[in-house]
Amino acid sequence: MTDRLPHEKGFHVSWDQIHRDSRALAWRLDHQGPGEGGVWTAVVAITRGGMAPAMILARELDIRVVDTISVKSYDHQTQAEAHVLKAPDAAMMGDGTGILVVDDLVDSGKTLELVRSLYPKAHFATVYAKPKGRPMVDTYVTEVSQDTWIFFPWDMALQYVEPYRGR
Ligand SMILES: O=P(O)(O)OC[C@H]1O[C@H](OP(=O)(O)OP(=O)(O)O)[C@H](O)[C@@H]1O
Ligand code: HPA
Ligand SMILES: [Mg+2]
Repeated sequence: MTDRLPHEKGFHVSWDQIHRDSRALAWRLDHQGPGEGGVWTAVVAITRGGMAPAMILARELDIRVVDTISVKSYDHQTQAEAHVLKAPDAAMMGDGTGILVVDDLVDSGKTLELVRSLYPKAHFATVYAKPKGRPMVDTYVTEVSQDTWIFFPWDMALQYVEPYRGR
């Protein structure tokens, strides 16, 4: 269909769902780090969408060192050039070895491409992935089609809808 807005093919994710999926992501990453016993040094959330998954992941994997990188690539649903607004601690990051970089999703892959270029040895994890961006992510949980818009619970609210026969 060509007369459909991007958000009309929607994948609506509840708080419960993102919690479960973020936990599943954490379990996949357990003991996979380069440190002794497969530990990870730190979690770095790509703000803002990566912060909720990163918190859940850090809790599951018992990682207390959490930092952020702020990358902005979209105005609403329109993509612009990705740029870094705030970098994580440089001494902690190094080349990224042992660092888990977490985001809610990878779409075109532009955001992760930028972060990867800065920290090539980091491990990149997202909860959801679209096919175009998949080569940029090392570990993810669920794939959705490229023409699906993922709606996260922090962008939604419960609201009244007309009954089907009332329209
Ligand atoms: O793979 P890409 O095409 O780069 O898109 C994915 C990125 O876009 C969204 O963030 P956004 O820049 O909208 O900022 P936000 O997390 O603050 O909402 C999303 O949270 C990812 O970080
Ligand atoms: O499908 C999406 N949903 C929410 N934010 C996004 N940023 C890029 N793609 C998406
Ligand atoms: Mg984001």
